[in-house]
Amino acid sequence: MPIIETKNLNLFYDKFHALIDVNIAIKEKGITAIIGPSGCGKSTLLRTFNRMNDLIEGVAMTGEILVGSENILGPGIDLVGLRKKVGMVFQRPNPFPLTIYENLVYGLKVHHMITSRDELGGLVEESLKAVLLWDKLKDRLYASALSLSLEEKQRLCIARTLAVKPDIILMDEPCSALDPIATLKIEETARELKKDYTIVIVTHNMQQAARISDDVGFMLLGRLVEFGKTGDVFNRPQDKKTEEYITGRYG
Ligand SMILES: Nc1ncnc2c1ncn2[C@@H]1O[C@H](COP(=O)(O)OP(=O)(O)OP(=O)(O)O)[C@@H](O)[C@H]1O
Repeated sequence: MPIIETKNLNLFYDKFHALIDVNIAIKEKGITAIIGPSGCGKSTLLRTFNRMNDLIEGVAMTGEILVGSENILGPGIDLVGLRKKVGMVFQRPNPFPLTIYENLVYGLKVHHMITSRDELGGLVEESLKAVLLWDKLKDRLYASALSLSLEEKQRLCIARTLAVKPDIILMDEPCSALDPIATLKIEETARELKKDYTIVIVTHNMQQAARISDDVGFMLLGRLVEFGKTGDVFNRPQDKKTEEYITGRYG
């Protein structure tokens, strides 16, 4: 059973029809990548999965988005609870101007998950281990998060998302501000995390999608043109437009 499934999902920014009849089924655990040219709707689709688009004025949606078995477009949805379950990592690392420790326990306070000091310490350790930063930062937990390198900041942001125990992590071009070596480290982190979490990543970098994803969706002008196992989509695309895009002949 998919962990996220959209049924005839349409999204409008006022009159602009940004997502058109999108039907996608994302498997639990593993990495699903969304690729496509600039402006095709990748980030818009990703942001529907935890209803981050609601923060933009003039957005309207039709259709269904099932997360687990719940239609998150239905009435009475607990958005705070949804965003705890479906965490998000952005393009530019955005740690709070607080200590590393405070960044990691921040979400626990917001979600009233505060436990004992020992338990908080345990969660901090667990989250930093998951992003392979524990050994490096365990003696610097009270240093400012702003003193970290860009790549460490991004891994800290991933750890901050993990601390509140999500099921799904949305990543919107998480490496676009990083150099190639830092990019590979984030990819290594994502590969580790996919054992325990479902990751949906938007990337304009096709090599990255090919390297790390299990499934991939190709979008064009608001539509999901093709979706399938990464090896199949890259090696045997069914749609001519997908083929043109992945062979660099698009446009
Ligand atoms: N807040 C907004 N208001 C109006 N239109 C928007 C808004 N955000 C995005 N759009 C439009 O929706 C379309 C899809 O944008 P989106 O950012 O989802 O595409 P994308 O594939 O992620 O692009 P990129 O790779 O450049 O980030 C674009 O035409 C964009 O101009």
